[in-house]
Amino acid sequence: MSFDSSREVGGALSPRSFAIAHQRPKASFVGCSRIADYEVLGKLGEGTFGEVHRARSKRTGALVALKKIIMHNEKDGFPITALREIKLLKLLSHKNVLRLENMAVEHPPPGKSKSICTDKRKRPIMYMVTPYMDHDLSGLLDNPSVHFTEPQIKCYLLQLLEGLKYLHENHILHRDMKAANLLINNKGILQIADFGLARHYEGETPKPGKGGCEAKREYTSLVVTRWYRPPELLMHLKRYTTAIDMWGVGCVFGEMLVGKPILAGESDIHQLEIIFDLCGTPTDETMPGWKQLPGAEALKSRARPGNLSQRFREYGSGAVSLLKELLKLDWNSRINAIDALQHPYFRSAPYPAAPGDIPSFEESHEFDRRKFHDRRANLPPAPKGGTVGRGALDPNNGPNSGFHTGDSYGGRNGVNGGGRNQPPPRRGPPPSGERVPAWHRDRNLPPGLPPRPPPPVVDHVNGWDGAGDHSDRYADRDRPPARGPPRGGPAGGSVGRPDVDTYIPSYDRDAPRRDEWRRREDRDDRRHDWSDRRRGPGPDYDDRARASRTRSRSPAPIRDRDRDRERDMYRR
Ligand SMILES: Nc1ncnc2c1ncn2[C@@H]1O[C@H](COP(=O)(O)OP(=O)(O)OP(=O)(O)O)[C@@H](O)[C@H]1O
Repeated sequence: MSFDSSREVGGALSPRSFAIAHQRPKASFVGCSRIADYEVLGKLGEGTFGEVHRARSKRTGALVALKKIIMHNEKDGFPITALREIKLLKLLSHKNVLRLENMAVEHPPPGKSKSICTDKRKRPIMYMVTPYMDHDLSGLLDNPSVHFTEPQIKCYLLQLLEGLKYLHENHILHRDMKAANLLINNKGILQIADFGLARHYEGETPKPGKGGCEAKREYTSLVVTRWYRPPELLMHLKRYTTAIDMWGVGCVFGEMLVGKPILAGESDIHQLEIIFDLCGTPTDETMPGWKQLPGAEALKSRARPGNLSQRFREYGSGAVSLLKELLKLDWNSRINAIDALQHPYFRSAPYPAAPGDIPSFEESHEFDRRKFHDRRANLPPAPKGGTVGRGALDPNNGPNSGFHTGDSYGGRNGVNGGGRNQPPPRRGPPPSGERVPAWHRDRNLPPGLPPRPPPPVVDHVNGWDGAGDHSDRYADRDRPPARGPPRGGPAGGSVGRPDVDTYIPSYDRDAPRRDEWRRREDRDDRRHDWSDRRRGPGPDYDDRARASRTRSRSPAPIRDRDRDRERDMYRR
């Protein structure tokens, strides 16, 4: 598949011509099958967006991954983030991009009266079916029996850059580049996964020697998981470019070299601080335009030169030089994927390994972190009364958890296995080696690392982003007053509050009318339900919960809302 530039208008394809230009061969996507066509083998991962299970196709015998699409609020229907991911993945075809092969559907159990049936769900559950990959990079790096060699790192990095070059050439921003979203199989192939935050973007594609392309319009800056988020996004640049993904590549490259995340910030402001420790504080030369960014006003960093060369000295001058290019503060001159592929680092000894030369490893996913850390450190059990590890008795933890284990047309257990007849969840730590839910993994990060940051908050219905990092330990302490920053300042933003995270909405007395609300969205896509602001005296920081509550109360007729969502799909 190649990009057809003739359809480009002013450097951008319309979403429709983009879709036409990216038709995948029909045979490469089955369409829809039943969940009963798969034998579910176990849980692989768990994200904001869905659970991922390993399964075997009963028809072909192939191992696959099933990503369950979580309906955060059933009434709102199919999440738009999932629709985006499916739409994009269906169009993409590259050896270093995960391929969506099929969709599988699990129907609610039929013919049971509500009083008996524990599964009250009326809608089917949808699963995205992709080829099974033995590892994700985060899990692999956590596996103590795996030690990356330099040729291996170069091999993975080259594949990552090839995949990203393809995406960027095709006007796609990934917007969640991180080790856990890079899947690797035992043939040494790396594929970029998780397109839940990806989007088609308007603007030129990167050109050799030209760094990032020029931005054409604004997008939400609330993307990219904090540890991999570039400084311009932390300072709320909205006219961003493909360079945001390249920063993530730099973080992943560094992580492969040292074996753990290199920029593990505990809050957004701390994230910026550690970036400046590494890359130096911004100046007009190193980060032109930084002073104009909304998030810059609050910065009062002590000037420092950066210690990247020092910190990565042991990996050689080639690695340092490429890292410096990827982790450039200046997003305009940050190296692009085309140029990074040509970097001398890949043409100097030790040369990159061929994928086939990389040995195979025990399967390792981010979800297995507990397993590896138990092995490494034989940790003491988690405190009693905690919710750590629901263990083997938990119907959600078995290999078929979340599925009707029989045919989906006659399921026994009810959705998510959480039926009344199931034994109650077991408290306390799981036996060693057992998988634990994602939200408990962070306890077991290598010493010195703060808890993993949550992925960016996304409104799964509208694809809007919520109000930032609620997990943050700074957030509670620093809640803004009910009436926010003075008028005239940029909408939202953490301006004027150096210790506040990500985004603090401005709580203006006069909420905009609905039509104005739409216009504001066009200007500023940190979207919030303004109608909700009208009510409360102060902000409710649990935006995800609030979003679903307010949406279900939305006065707009469902049909209107659906149309809006559809229209919005490619706009952010
Ligand atoms: N095809 C696959 N093969 C093997 N493992 C997979 C596959 N797809 C996903 N996984 C595992 O599931 C995890 C979560 O997948 P994914 O990132 O797509 O879900 P998500 O809900 O969007 O997560 P996040 O909250 O990080 O955005 C991955 O880190 C990986 O370990």
